[in-house]
Order: sequence, then structure tokens, then C-alpha cells
Amino acid sequence: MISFENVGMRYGMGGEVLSDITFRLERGSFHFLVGPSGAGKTSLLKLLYLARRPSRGLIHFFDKDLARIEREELPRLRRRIGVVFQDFRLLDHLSAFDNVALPLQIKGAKRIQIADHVEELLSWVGLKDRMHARPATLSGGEKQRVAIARAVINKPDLLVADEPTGNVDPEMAMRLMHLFVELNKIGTTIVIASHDQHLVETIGAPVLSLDKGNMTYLAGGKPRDPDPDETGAQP
Ligand SMILES: Nc1ncnc2c1ncn2[C@@H]1O[C@H](COP(=O)(O)OP(=O)(O)OP(=O)(O)O)[C@@H](O)[C@H]1O
Repeated sequence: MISFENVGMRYGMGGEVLSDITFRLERGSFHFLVGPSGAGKTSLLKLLYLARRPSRGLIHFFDKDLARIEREELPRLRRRIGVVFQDFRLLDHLSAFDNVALPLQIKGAKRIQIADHVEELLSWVGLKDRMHARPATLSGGEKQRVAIARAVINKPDLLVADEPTGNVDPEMAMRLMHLFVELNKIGTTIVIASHDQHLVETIGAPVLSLDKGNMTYLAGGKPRDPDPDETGAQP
């Protein structure tokens, strides 16, 4: 579904922050993206959610050559991608409920369906009581859960998440992973950047590993559905 061939990326006139990146994401696959701070994970995710274009190499996106995709076509493609940003990017003037409802409203869903669905999802991520709160009054972990709910509510074709469990406790991290695994089961292709080695090992999905802008290995594995009650504690 998505392939990178010798892709390089730089910011402005700076040096390459990604070099010769080659990999393939099959439709419905689930990968973790790991690597030390500054390795290029967020930069690679930006290419994946079409926020930036590569400075060299070939990217096929939803089986189309990215270089041939017209600028006007990009918003339509972006609507097929759910993104959990590292800094959440919630809309401050909207409640948690309205932030999560937004992708469904844009899609033209009926109000009653939106209400049921948003409530169900916010309850699942433990925010039933905080539904009407504005982002400014939410903790970091609460904001992160709103951001995740907003990214998954639409059942996107591709979900890209940057450290989506960085601000929550191990029990909630497992619960959120369960959400991603369930989404993956119904066909969403998933890429999650994470520093949490325990989580990566517990889920057991294949791993894309970056170091200083180079992809160092692609390890195998099959994502396992975590028990939402699992605490994530080390044995
Ligand atoms: N907007 C930018 N302009 C210029 N350089 C940038 C920009 N964003 C990131 N970089 C540089 O690109 C390199 C890769 O950064 P990136 O944020 O992709 O790494 P990362 O692996 O996601 O790091 P972390 O785990 O700390 O989030 C770093 O050297 C960083 O300084």
C-alpha cells in the first residue's frame, strides 16, 4: 500500500535527516517505529502523513506515485489518514467531545451516530467524565487520549501515531494498544513510533528501526491483542 525507495529528506538547506530509506507497508500491516531521540522518527512520520515531501527517492502512497499526485488531491488523501501528533494538536476552543467528533462531522455523519460513537470511544479511553472539558483543562495524558480518539474515530486507512502512550500509565497504554490492534484487525494499516520497549515487545509487531536517519533493520513478528486489563508491569 505504501512503499519508500531510497528516500531522503532534509529540512530547508540543512543536511539529510533521513537517508536511503527503503521499506514497504502492506495494507493492513502493523509496525512499530523505534530509534533514539533525533533518529528521524517524527520526520519519517511526517512523510507518511503527507505533511512533507521527500527531497529524493520514490514514495508510493495508496499505490500512487507521490510525485505525480496533484496538490489538490492531497486533502482527500489526508482524510484517509489518522494522525496522533506528539504534541496532540487539539483545537483549544472545542471540548474533548467536539474534537473527537470533528472527523465524523467533516465526513457528514448523522448527529445521533456521532454522539453515540464519540461517547463510546471517550468512555473506552476513560474520559466519559471529561467529555465536555476544553483541552486547556485536561492533563497531558487526558489530552493524549482525546488525540487518539480523534485519530481512530473515522477508522482511517492509515493510522500514524507519534509516541501515543508517552503520557499515560502502563495500564492505559495497554488499553490504547488494544484499540490500535482492534483497528488493525478491521483493516487499518498502522505505524506507531514508540520509545517504550516493553510495549513494543509485548505487542510483538514488526519493528522499523531508525538510527541517525538510516533504517537499520526490519524485524518480524505478529501483533498480539493485549489484554486491556494487562498492567504492562515487567514480569
Ligand atoms: N523542523 C525542523 N527543522 C530542522 N531540523 C529538524 C526539524 N525537525 C526535526 N529536525 C531535525 O531532524 C532530525 C530528526 O528529528 P526527528 O524529530 O525526526 O527525530 P525523532 O527520532 O522523532 O526524535 P524524538 O524521539 O526526540 O522525537 C534531528 O536532527 C532534528 O534536529
